[in-house]
Amino acid sequence: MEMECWVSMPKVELHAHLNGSVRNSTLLEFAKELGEKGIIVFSDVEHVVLKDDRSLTEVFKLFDLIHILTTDHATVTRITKEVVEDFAAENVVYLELRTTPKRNDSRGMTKRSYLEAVVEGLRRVDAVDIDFASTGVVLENKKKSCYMNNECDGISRKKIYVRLLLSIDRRETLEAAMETVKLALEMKDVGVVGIDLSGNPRVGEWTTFLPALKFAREQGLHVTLHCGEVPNQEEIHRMLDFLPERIGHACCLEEDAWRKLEMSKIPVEICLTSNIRTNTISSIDVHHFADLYNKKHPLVLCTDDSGVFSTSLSKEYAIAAAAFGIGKKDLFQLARNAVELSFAGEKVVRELKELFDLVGKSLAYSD
Ligand SMILES: CNc1ncnc2c1ncn2[C@@H]1O[C@H](COP(=O)(O)O)[C@@H](O)[C@H]1O
Ligand SMILES: [Zn+2]
Repeated sequence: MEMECWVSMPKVELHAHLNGSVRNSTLLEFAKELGEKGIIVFSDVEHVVLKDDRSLTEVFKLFDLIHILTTDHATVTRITKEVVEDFAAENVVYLELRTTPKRNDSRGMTKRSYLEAVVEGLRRVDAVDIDFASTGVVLENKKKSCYMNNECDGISRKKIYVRLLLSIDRRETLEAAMETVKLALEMKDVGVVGIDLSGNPRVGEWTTFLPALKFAREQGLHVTLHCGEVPNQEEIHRMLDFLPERIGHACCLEEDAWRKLEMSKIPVEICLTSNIRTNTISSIDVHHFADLYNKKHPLVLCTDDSGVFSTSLSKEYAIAAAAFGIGKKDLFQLARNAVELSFAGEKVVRELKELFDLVGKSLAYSD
């Protein structure tokens, strides 16, 4: 199967971190600018950004550097626009983009102003039509938008639905986590649909964030958790007992946690390249995707950090096809099933299903 087939297939991305998805070229451009201003040493940064294999620990050091490069309002707006357009270009038709609202006093940035800069980035998307506001107020270009260009009148454009998840970083306090949840509630009308718990899994305690996550759920926000990136069985069990609507990774579960996951049927956001590159999973041959897939456990293929791990959602499908011997039709079905696992509202779910069914009828997806 050549890559073109996976690029042209409609796809759903449910686990993508904004600052992890920035193009390397853009990061290097920012690094050059800050290097010229004497704020950083460009050659050191260039080496770190372009480094390929990095441990999970090194990934978080890289994020500290990325955040130095990107944490001002204009940059956050620019990377949001670029990331959305990159996903749309490879026919991701629905994107749940997650990001950690950041307070940065030296840049006059609050969590709210950070998020407003992200939303401004959504507004500036112009290479495709974008639907990002849950109120259905879309900044749709007048031209008819349709999927994959080649089925309409030729002048039409791709369309991508984008919804936002606000991330709580495990380094944060409960108070900061609560501020993020309250911000999510206030910004539902511009497409915020849920909360993510992420950050260095070796830092912070589950109990710190539980009250904020309970409050988020009570208030109607969807919750997904990074779970099982490191073998902390006690935390894994407590996260599964919380019954999040989805979890990310699920790499280091021992037998009893594994059974609990299967019984609970909590959908898993699988990030193959991320897990292999960080050596969280030693090789694709032993990745738990196969076990979950064969047991028909709900799962969705995701990129995690397409910039940091030099991947794309199309590549993740190509890897799954090659590594697990899954055909086009079955992977198309897997992508379509991901619509049901999304935190999108029913109107968007209905429209996405219609889109998949329209495309599915074409011969491209019969084996
Ligand atoms: C590789 N595995 C991972 N495990 C846990 N958290 C991760 C992650 N990859 C990324 N993040 C989280 O996403 C943030 C960057 O995007 P934003 O600044 O929020 O847009 C990182 O700081 C980290 O908290
Ligand atoms: Zn992640």
